[in-house]
Order: sequence, then C-alpha cells, then structure tokens
Amino acid sequence: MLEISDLHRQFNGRPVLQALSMQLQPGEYVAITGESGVGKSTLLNLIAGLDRPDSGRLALDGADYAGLDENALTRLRRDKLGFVFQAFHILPHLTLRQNVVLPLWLKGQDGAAANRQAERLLDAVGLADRAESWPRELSGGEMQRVAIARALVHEPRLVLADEPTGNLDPTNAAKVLALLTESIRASGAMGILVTHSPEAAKSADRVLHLTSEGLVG
Ligand SMILES: Nc1ncnc2c1ncn2[C@@H]1O[C@H](COP(=O)(O)OP(=O)(O)OP(=O)(O)O)[C@@H](O)[C@H]1O
Repeated sequence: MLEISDLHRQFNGRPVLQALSMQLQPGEYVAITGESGVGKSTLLNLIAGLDRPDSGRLALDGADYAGLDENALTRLRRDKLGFVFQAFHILPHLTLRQNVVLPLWLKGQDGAAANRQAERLLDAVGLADRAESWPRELSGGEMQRVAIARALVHEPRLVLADEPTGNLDPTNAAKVLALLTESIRASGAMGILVTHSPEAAKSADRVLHLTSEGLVG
C-alpha cells in the first residue's frame, strides 16, 4: 500500500504541492492529469524517493520514507519500484535483452531464469525478435517499449509512469497501456500514470486531477 498524507513541497518559496494526500491499495492503478507546471513530476519524484518533501508522510508497504537514508531509498527504488520516465535511460552499450534483464541483475538474479523473464517482457512489448539488437538500431517508440519491459521485469510493487505513450502511434500506445495494466493487476502491484492524454488516462482504474488545490478524483 502507498500512503501519502499532508505532503508539502515548495521551490524557492513558491508552494507546488500543498497538503496533498492519497492512498493506493495493492492492485490499484491510477492516472494523474493536470496542467503543465502543476507539480505532477514533483509528486512522482517524491514518491520515487528522488526528492524529499518539506513536510508530510510517504510510506510504501509500511516503510516510512522519513526513516530511510539515501542507501535505503536506493534499495527501495531498485527492489520495489519500476520507472517509465520520459528520459528512459536505455544503456547504449547493452543489447535490448541486457537492458531489460538489468533490474534482475541488480537484485542478484541472473542466469537462465532471468533471461527468460526478460525475453517474456520483450515479447509482450512486441520486440521478441530484437533481443540482440543495440539501442542505436531502434526508433524512439521501440526504445520506449524497451523501457517499459525493463520497468516491469522485476515485478515491482509500484510502477511510476510519466507519459509512457508520448512517442507512440495509437496501436503501440494501446499495447503498452494494456501491458502496464495487465502487469499491475496480475501481480497485485500498484501503478501511477502521469499523462496529458485522456486516452491513456482511461486505461487506469481512476483518474485524479492535480490542481493547485490538491488532487481531485
Ligand atoms: N528542482 C526544482 N527547482 C525549482 N523549481 C522546480 C524544481 N522542480 C520543479 N520546479 C517547479 O515546480 C513546478 C512544478 O513542476 P513539475 O515538473 O512538477 O510540473 P508538471 O506538472 O510535471 O509539469 P509538465 O506537465 O509540464 O511536465 C514548476 O513551476 C517547476 O518550475
């Protein structure tokens, strides 16, 4: 379960998030929409433990972020979170299979089972036959699909997706959204999708609008 209560974050004296609260239950997948600059990425960064709030509580499966040092937050990201961000950080010197298997390596899982899991995810995003390709050989949309396979390969507790269908044509966008939804539901994980696209938002269980007043459902 993800618990956020009374979260505040300001930059240079300008409040961005004020008294923001929300909860996500296992298996729940929400979309967050809102005007540019309202604080969606700020919220994702706080949930990812990449930034600290000025006040308020964040807890994932009972672990309060306030009690976690930087090393513990790094472990939380590696073990429990899956990221699909706009800058998707595919490593150029690794093949697609190696890029996708990386989160498993980082958790200490390697060998045949890890490779099979990576292949299963590449297959799910329609890139099974490209496992040995290099990132430079891919289009932008193909890279995005690799990023999604990599975000899900270690079956994270919480998937954070920021405009995951931004570069994709409608067919591939639908595939990617279906994969996100299915993976989250199948593993009882939680998902947060930040998007400007009403189509993408529809794939979630509920849509929350972030405004300067907070989250409205
Ligand atoms: N590190 C920072 N330092 C100063 N200001 C920041 C910082 N991060 C975010 N902001 C400001 O906080 C506000 C919210 O930014 P954020 O990126 O969260 O918006 P967003 O809702 O994700 O926007 P978009 O839809 O355009 O991506 C913006 O005004 C931004 O300039």
